[in-house]
Amino acid sequence: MRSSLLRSVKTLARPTTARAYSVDSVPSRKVTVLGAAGGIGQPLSLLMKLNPLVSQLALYDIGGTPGVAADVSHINSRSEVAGYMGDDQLGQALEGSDVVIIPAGVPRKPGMTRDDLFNINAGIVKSLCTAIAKYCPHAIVNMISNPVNSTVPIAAEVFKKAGIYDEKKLFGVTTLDVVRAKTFYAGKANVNVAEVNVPVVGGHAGVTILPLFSQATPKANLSQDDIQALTKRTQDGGTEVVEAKAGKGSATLSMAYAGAIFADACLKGLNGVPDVVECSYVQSTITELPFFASKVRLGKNGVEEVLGLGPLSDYEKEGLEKLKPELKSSIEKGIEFAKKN
Ligand SMILES: NC(=O)c1ccc[n+]([C@@H]2O[C@H](COP(=O)([O-])OP(=O)(O)OC[C@H]3O[C@@H](n4cnc5c(N)ncnc54)[C@H](O)[C@@H]3O)[C@@H](O)[C@H]2O)c1
Ligand SMILES: O=C(O)C[C@H](O)C(=O)O
Repeated sequence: MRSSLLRSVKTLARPTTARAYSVDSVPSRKVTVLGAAGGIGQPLSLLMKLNPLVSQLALYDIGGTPGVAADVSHINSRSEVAGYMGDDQLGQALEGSDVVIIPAGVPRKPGMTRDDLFNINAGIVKSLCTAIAKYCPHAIVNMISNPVNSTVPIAAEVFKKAGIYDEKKLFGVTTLDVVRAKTFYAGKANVNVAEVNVPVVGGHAGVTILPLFSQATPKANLSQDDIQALTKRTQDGGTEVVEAKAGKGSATLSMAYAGAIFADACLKGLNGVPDVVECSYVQSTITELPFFASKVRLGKNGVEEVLGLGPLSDYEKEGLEKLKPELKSSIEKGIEFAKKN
């Protein structure tokens, strides 16, 4: 998808009035971004505007969306853009949506864990998911808001309460972990980053992020020390950005890129493109945990197949056992919150 996104960007940036794709052959798809005026929301809205699979782009936030929508709407690409602001307009933003992307909520500051965001973001996610259940119950939901390990179980509980839960349609976006693992591996292995594939499984926080470098391609003869350093850097990738931003938030640009890749994969799946596979945090039975990130095949109904972990190295097997208690308690925390509130 990386190359097709770049192709789309290049095509759309070309100063020509000729259509670079046939609108007639591409189904109409509405995408809604909740939190569209934020650090992730703005560049993600830009990237979704560049995606030729989108016909309607709805940008919602509690403030600032008229400006973002006006700005993005001037780009000469397929989708029609509309901005929505405040509770009163949330329903309109969601109605008829095929894919809802949620980067709403507060980001980390140095010294914080993603779980420290729980108290604020859990409530935001819960209220947004309540609205999704009401206005677009069949939409695919891409959850970006942290802590993803808990916000996805919260969303599932909200949807269950509303009687509309479809486990095939709820995704925690862990694509940034894959993006990082690919970049760091390519640097260390000295291979072309565009050709690299690395599955990342588990969850999206610290040790729950488990990159499977033993399955990385192209193969490289890295030492165990190198693998351990790459694993740690991938697990700490978010913190690396939080610290570098020194109080001004967390990853936004790389996250927007990752979010755009994942949403594009969901749209391709909906449109019947075969063999669309991305890692994502979904309801799962591949371990004893009810939610787990692994490779997922995407299709017309969302998740078509949750793929297994494949062969793991001893180091990865150890990492898998280590991550389970933390992931389990983050899942339970989310479920408990949604049940109580
Ligand atoms: N999944 C990932 O890999 C990943 C990566 C980076 C950041 N994140 C998370 O994404 C979230 C957003 O990060 P950011 O840097 O864009 O933050 P930000 O503060 O820049 O933007 C968040 C936006 O959400 C909006 N918002 C708050 N409450 C809302 C509500 N009820 N409805 C709609 N919008 C609402 C805010 O107005 C703001 O515009 C954070 O929780 C962050 O931790 C996740
Ligand atoms: O690290 C964060 O808090 C944001 C995000 O989850 C990331 O991985 O960059």
